[in-house]
Amino acid sequence: MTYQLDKLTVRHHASGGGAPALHEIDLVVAQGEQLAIIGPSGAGKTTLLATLALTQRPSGGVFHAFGQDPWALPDAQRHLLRARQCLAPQTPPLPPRQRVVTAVLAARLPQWTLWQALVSLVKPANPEAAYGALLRFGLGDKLYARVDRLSGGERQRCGLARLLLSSAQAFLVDEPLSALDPALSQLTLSTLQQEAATRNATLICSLHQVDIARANFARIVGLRAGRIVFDLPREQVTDAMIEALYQNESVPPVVPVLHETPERLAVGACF
Ligand SMILES: Nc1ncnc2c1ncn2[C@@H]1O[C@H](COP(=O)(O)OP(=O)(O)OP(=O)(O)O)[C@@H](O)[C@H]1O
Repeated sequence: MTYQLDKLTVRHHASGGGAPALHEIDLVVAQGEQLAIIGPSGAGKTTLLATLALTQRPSGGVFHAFGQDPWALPDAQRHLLRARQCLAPQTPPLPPRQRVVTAVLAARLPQWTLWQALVSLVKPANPEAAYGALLRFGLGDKLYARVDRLSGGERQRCGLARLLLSSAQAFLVDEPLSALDPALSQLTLSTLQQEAATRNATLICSLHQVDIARANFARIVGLRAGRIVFDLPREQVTDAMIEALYQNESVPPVVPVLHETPERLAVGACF
């Protein structure tokens, strides 16, 4: 079992006495399982992934990761548990002036001594491994590019390439396709799913693209307002459920407010 959540509640400190970001969530995820989390903006997808990754402490309920209660462990042991999973945030925190090769190899930091880490900053320890990971995300030509010269989508895939170099047994991936075109989206998702299947890692992926989630994941979890609305095999997720999940989430049309008549605008534009 990778994760077991029983009535788990999570509250962000900054929210004060406001509603919890996650409210009494029940979730069981087996080792090697792959599932997509969908739901409207603010539903709690990122908070759930951060909680699973042990970067967000729950405020109530039961949480086990790899059979242990991480928040009952001493810091050092919790750190070891954290290293068994890899969280890929939507915007990867990559140092802007770093070379891509160094940024990707940083996934190996938990396995290195301090000395190995320092040496790798000057002379990358295993550029072939970084190249192999980048190639699988269509970024083979960016090995020695500077991170701040990558496009948003390239940076996102660079962050995902780190997952391949980690020794994680659980991949927690937050909106990996948000900056990618359809062809790259499919390549990216296939790479993640193949890698997870090959090493029997658990893959939990939050997605805004509902169709892609339904086409690629056997299990779909719908989150709304911090609660699990459904947790079902994809065949049982109906269009009506999806509609209800996103109800009232459409952006209202923008009605332009004209402060000037067209004639006055035209005159103003000439001066
Ligand atoms: N650091 C924070 N401090 C206070 N409240 C937060 C914080 N992060 C998130 N929240 C709140 O928690 C709730 C869940 O946010 P979360 O980012 O988990 O949603 P999400 O489903 O990932 O949204 P999106 O799809 O827009 O990324 C929201 O109401 C949000 O405003």
